[in-house]
Amino acid sequence: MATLPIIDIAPYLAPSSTPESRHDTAQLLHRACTDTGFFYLTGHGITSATTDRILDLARRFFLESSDAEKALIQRKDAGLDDGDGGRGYQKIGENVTGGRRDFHEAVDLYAPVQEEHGPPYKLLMGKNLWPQRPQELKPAFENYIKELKQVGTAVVKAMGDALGLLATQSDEGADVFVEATGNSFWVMRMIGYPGLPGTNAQGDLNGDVEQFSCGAHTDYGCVTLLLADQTPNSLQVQAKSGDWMSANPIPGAFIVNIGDMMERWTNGIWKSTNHRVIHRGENYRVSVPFFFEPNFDAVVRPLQKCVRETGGEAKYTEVVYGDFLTRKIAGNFY
Ligand SMILES: O=C(O)CCC(=O)C(=O)O
Ligand SMILES: [Fe+2]
Repeated sequence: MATLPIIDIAPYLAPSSTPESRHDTAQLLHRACTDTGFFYLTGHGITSATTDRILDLARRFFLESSDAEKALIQRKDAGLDDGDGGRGYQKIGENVTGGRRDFHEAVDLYAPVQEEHGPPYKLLMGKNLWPQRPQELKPAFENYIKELKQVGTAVVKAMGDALGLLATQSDEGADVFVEATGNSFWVMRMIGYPGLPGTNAQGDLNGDVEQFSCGAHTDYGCVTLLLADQTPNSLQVQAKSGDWMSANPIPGAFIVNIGDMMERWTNGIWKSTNHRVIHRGENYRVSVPFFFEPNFDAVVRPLQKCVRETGGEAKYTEVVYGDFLTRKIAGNFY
């Protein structure tokens, strides 16, 4: 069965690495982003002690908290203009993808806002609603987010090289993605998936499915660093042929995919790939994706070099990331 490529990002994290080793990583990354938009990331330097603990804390929150405790951090369904609607706990079925209710519960945490924006951005403002129990969850996640931001920066640095952008100080230079994510409006999501009701059979990967654990979608921003427990055959990635393939976890590796902003920047040379979750097992699956995204006010438009390489015409308009995200998140709930 086809499997995703493996990218070792260590050369972009080690100060002493050689230009050749970085070049090799960038080349492999370019191929992975062009072919599938999904890959495994190794050499990221985050220990499995850390990732095991993160998964364990998220699992404990979902399985050990009472409904009343979860309700304490329930996302406020305040409507689009009243604020704080994006952050916090969401019950099973509250998230909607492609018009259908997803079969998962989740907690969304966002980058703290430095400057409160009014409507229509209120949805993404306010304070994070952290689980009170387990008590160690918040500090562990805060440390983990710090580490992930470094990994995300290394990946987008490699992406600039992968595209062959020149080392100039311009918004079209090799560091364009590093700069546009320097104040990343990141999202950290904890997701709990009970097995889908009904049959436990895995069935045909490409057959009809009535209910999804998480419906097919692309991610919105730059780079998603997904940590998932070892449950096999649940996350599925759509190949260019249209067929779905399982992206099974590999111990110690993140599953990484690129989002809509990378597709826009590259004028479609790289695609943000459709993926979905169908979890039919008896166990309770936990995943913790970290979305390393552009700055809230980052302006994203196709890079000239990429436009030239794709026939000379921009296929995407310019967007401000915060605007794009607000529309997307509103669509997930309303
Ligand atoms: O749980 C997973 O494996 C993936 C979740 C996902 O695609 C998302 O939250 O965007
Ligand atoms: Fe996703």
